[in-house]
Amino acid sequence: MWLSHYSRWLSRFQNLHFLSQQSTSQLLSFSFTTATTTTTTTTPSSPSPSPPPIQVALTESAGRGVFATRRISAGDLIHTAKPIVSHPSLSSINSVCYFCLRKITSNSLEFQAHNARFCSQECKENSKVFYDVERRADWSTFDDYCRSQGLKYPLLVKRLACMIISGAVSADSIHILQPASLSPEMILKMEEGFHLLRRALKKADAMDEELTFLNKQWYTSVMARIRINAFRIELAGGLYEDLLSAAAASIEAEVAVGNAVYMLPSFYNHDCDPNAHIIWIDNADARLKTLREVEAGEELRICYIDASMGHNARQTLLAEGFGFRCNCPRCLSGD
Ligand SMILES: C[S@@+](CC[C@H](N)C(=O)[O-])C[C@H]1O[C@@H](n2cnc3c(N)ncnc32)[C@H](O)[C@@H]1O
Repeated sequence: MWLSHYSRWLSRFQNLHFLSQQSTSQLLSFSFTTATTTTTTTTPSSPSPSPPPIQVALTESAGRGVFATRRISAGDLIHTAKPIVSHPSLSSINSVCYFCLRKITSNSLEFQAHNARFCSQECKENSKVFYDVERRADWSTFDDYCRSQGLKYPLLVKRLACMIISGAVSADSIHILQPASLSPEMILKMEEGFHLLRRALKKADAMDEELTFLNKQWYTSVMARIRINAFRIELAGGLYEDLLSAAAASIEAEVAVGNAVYMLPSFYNHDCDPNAHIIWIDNADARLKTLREVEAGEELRICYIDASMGHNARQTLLAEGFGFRCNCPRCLSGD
């Protein structure tokens, strides 16, 4: 049984059409921060960490996917990833770092800048890529729009737009990610967010040439990518009081501290019985870990939804939220 399972994966691996060496290394260098299962302290003279044991390649029926390039033991860290863009949920804005989403408690050191709270001087410095532009504008109408309609993705688009204006990233920085297919109704619903974003930046004296990228087509294409690729961040680590309030919040309100888009984690396909998962300990830095032993050539898949739901509920959620019909072995078995 194990042998046939293994040889199925092996033959798949041999036939894989890998992305070019150049595009794969670009993806890896963009996304990962550590590559091995052991923690190493990087000093200026120490060699850079080895790349993670994965390869992005075409799958048979789910577009691109992430494949193991060697055997990985159960529970190992595959790699970590820093967000391309992240944003606290509006309900957490006063209780988490505006850059890394770490919880800020009454005991933690705090670094304030205008209306934002940061957990460290480093986060305050790192936030300049968007905050130097963002703080020039009045976002009250835009935030009200998101709050009243329960929208979180326009906040990520706003942050990305500010990063583009500040010159930190290019306007097409997330265009490599797969977009959702949007119906005309969905595109129509996005118009208000687009106009409010543009208006807020115009009023903040952004120059016309700084805003040339910010047209309806850019806004909807970014929203289409964020819709499929954004992760909702729930922190696993933290204080006992945090765990208690999270337990209460899971009944009453939003437990997520925010949302984020990553590069490499966006290439992991879904499985209702996954062999890998993504977790967050105390900030928005993601950790991709195996849930069981994975062979060289095996595709690494995570679960996008609550796997404890029944077959029909899972299929409906994946079709409506992500636009695909899941044909993972568990779904095919009817479970
Ligand atoms: C986050 S992306 C994963 C990477 C994507 N395959 C790509 O090429 O960029 C999610 C999309 O991948 C495809 N996908 C993921 N898991 C799948 C599955 N189990 N069955 C079919 N398609 C899947 C769907 O098109 C889905 O909308």
